[in-house]
Amino acid sequence: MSNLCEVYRKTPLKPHHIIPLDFQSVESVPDSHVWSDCDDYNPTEILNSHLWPESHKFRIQDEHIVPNEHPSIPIIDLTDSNAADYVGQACQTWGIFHVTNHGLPLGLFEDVESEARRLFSLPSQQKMKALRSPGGATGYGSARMAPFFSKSMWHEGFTIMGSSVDHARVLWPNDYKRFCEVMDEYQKQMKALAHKLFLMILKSMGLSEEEQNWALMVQSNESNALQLNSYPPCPDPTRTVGLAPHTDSLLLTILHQSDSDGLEVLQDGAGWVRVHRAPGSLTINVGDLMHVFSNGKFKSVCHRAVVKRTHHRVSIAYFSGLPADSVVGPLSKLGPPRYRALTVEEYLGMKAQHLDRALSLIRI
Ligand SMILES: O=C(O)CCC(=O)C(=O)O
Ligand SMILES: [Fe+2]
Repeated sequence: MSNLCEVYRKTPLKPHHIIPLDFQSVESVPDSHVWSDCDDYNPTEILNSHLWPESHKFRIQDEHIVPNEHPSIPIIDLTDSNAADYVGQACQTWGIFHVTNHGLPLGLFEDVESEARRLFSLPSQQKMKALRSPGGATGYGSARMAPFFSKSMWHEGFTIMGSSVDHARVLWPNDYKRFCEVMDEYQKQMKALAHKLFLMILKSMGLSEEEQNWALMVQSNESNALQLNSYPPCPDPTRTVGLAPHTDSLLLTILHQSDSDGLEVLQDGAGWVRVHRAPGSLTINVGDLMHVFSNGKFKSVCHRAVVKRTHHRVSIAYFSGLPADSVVGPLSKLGPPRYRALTVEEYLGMKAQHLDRALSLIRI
């Protein structure tokens, strides 16, 4: 069974697109990280894409401007008897929602966040020992979309697919077990939650039991990735970005935001809307493959992350996908197909080459 790691071997990155800044050593934002409005942010495909209406081209927001509070992202109680319908509606209208009563113990989030902070607070030269290789998928490094931009992001990440033991052993030769145990347990719990959410989505689509079983069988082979994101305190948050606008590639993303907001989503008519954390909740967003599977009904939401002056923000994103060789196409009961069917591997390859233009390239 081919997995997601193999996809990235075909699109190796240059070292300067992998190595993050040594954030602990800088006192001001270096020119390499200054995003002066649209001009430096000039991947024309992205700016001209259907996902970015002219009026919402990237603008670096002053951290003191209160973002648009209305309308607000739906909060769904997963124990509500109508939860599946609400999830379906939220996927269509927003492409993002919070879930409460998800059944996961709070201690799990404390543990995963504390291990993520332990990792990112290591000296830069130590973290570099676990650097992602040019054709690799896992380890320490900048966001994979870095090559599409002339400027770098105020961000460092650590990607895990399956076991984290090889990298953890390098980082903490005598003390790596705890990190691995926490990451394993977190992935296990997220997998179960992704399955539950997928089931709700299938129900909301009105699929027959047979169709649901088929889809669940495919999804039970889920291929996933866990992404630890770190946004160190920034001397001038108004001049740089944490993560540039993007959509997530796989089916669903389950995001745990630490104790500070920073995620923003682009909504038609409302512009960039700050995604405030709801206590104890997780944030779920639709990815490109779910958009394709739903025949364009569910929104693969465009989002970005901003940074803070004094706060070191950490977020944990679990990307739920399918094995690289599985074929994804629009469900036939959702009308004439708007996208052509393709393997996950082919789609990720297109995304690695074209970023947000990938979806429009498979549109029928
Ligand atoms: O840190 C966040 O709030 C967003 C993270 C994200 O978009 C990602 O990892 O793809
Ligand atoms: Fe994302």
